Amino acid sequence: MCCLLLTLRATTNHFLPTHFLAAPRLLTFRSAISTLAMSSRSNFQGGRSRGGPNSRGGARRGGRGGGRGGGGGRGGEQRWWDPVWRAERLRQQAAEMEVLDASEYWGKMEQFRSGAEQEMIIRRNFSRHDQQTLYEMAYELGLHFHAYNKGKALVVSKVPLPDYRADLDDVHGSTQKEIRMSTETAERVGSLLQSSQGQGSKQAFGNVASVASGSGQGNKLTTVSENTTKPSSSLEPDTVKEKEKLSLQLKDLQEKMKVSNSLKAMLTFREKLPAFNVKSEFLRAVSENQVLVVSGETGCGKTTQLPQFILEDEISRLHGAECNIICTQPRRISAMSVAARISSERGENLGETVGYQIRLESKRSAQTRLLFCTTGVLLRQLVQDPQLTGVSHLLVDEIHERGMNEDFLLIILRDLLPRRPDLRLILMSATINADLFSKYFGNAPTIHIPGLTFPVAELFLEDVLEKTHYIVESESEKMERGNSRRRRQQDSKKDPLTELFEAILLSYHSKFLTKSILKLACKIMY
Ligand SMILES: Nc1ncnc2c1ncn2[C@@H]1O[C@H](COP(=O)(O)OP(=O)(O)OP(=O)(O)O)[C@@H](O)[C@H]1O
Repeated sequence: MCCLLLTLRATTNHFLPTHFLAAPRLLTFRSAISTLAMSSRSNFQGGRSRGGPNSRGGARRGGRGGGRGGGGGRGGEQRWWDPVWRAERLRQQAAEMEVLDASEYWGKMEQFRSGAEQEMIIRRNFSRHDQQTLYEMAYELGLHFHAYNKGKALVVSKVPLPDYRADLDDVHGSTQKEIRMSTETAERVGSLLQSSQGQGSKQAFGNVASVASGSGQGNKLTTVSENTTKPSSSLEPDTVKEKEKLSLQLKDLQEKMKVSNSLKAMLTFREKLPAFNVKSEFLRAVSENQVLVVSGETGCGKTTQLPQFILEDEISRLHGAECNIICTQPRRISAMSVAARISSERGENLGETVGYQIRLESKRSAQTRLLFCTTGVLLRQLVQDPQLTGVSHLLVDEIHERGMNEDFLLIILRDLLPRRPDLRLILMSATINADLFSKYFGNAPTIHIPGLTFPVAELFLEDVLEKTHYIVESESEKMERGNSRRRRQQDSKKDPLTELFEAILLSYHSKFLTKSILKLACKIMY
């Protein structure tokens, strides 16, 4: 069981909340389906012109698979070239196939068409003929159909479907895998989850993983799996209540930290940063606009304060469990150091509410609400999840550093915004070019944060020297000091001839310097 838990935990080390912890109800428990069965069929789309399961493309691919002995069985057992083995295997495949109950699926599809769900995923081991029947049913009802993952995932959708879905590709696609287990194992996992949730609630940040992930991408999907053994109710937590509870916990903790003595000095420091003066204006602009451009001088507190303002505001408005803030940095080192700095400003350990994720390394946990990552990591995530599901605020820092990744990211984000009206995008830049970015995002409002200013007093040089007790060295003294150091370093290497040559050179050089200084002094005096 220990091993099993480790496996489950590994799946959570992902950019966004995983399905498993997010929504345990999405787990489907079913008997294993042979990968062999669909190995020689093509994927096909719900449009007659694209060909059905019996299309020639499928036949060709099947033929190739057979030729190289692939597509069936694993571990080097395939012998498709052997007619006896092949005949036996085909017979087994036919026996493993399930039989489609057409009237049942008519009902399901009609129900789906009138419901609110966007797509229905059917994970059944149907023959190509049955898949063709499903495709025709969908077509009749004006729905789209596509078989993915060699026919192991059949999707009926209200919108056109792409040719490839990483989330349904077991081998090369998403690292989020469906977990299959027996009823007994499912029950044991369920009770363990329940007990760990109980423990978590006693801790400051308990249960964030499951609650936060509840807003994950699984919400729109309906998984149909009749062979499934229903998970126990312990795997279906009341996410609304959990969220409320967690938000309250986060708020309590934040209030406690604010008044703690250890953070008072830090708070005073933060309040002196120019960013603090625009806090309320910034938060109002974020809530009223989908895109906001913030420009500011170096050191005004853009990077460390603005994401933190959003986090604090969300937590204090009891939205802590739902918010998921991401801030991109152009470099790995800044992603790590800013996350560490903010954690210490909040009096937490790195990886709790604030974390980072860079290539090959991350410091984050299920309770992380503010994540710093490199632009590259975010682009990679966009490949897997083009909607950035579950992300509530996205801050792109240092946008004036025009790199290929950064520009490409802005292009993608501009396209994404209409599809995610709830997403808030905050672009942070130095003072240069802020207007350019504002224009690119349809004249998005801008906020400027002035730099830090210090009191200035004018003094004459001699007063400064007197006040600082600075002793002015002559050039020859400096030279002598430098030479003696160098001499000490080189002593071991010297020969008599070099020593003589250096002595002559030094005497000539110091004479020359002294003369120049005297000349300059005369010029200044007269
Ligand atoms: N790791 C740190 N240790 C100590 N102080 C820090 C640290 N990081 C930031 N600060 C302080 O916080 C202030 C604000 O830093 P921040 O990085 O937020 O500024 P910024 O406006 O984003 O600047 P830049 O445009 O250069 O990134 C800095 O002036 C500095 O005094």
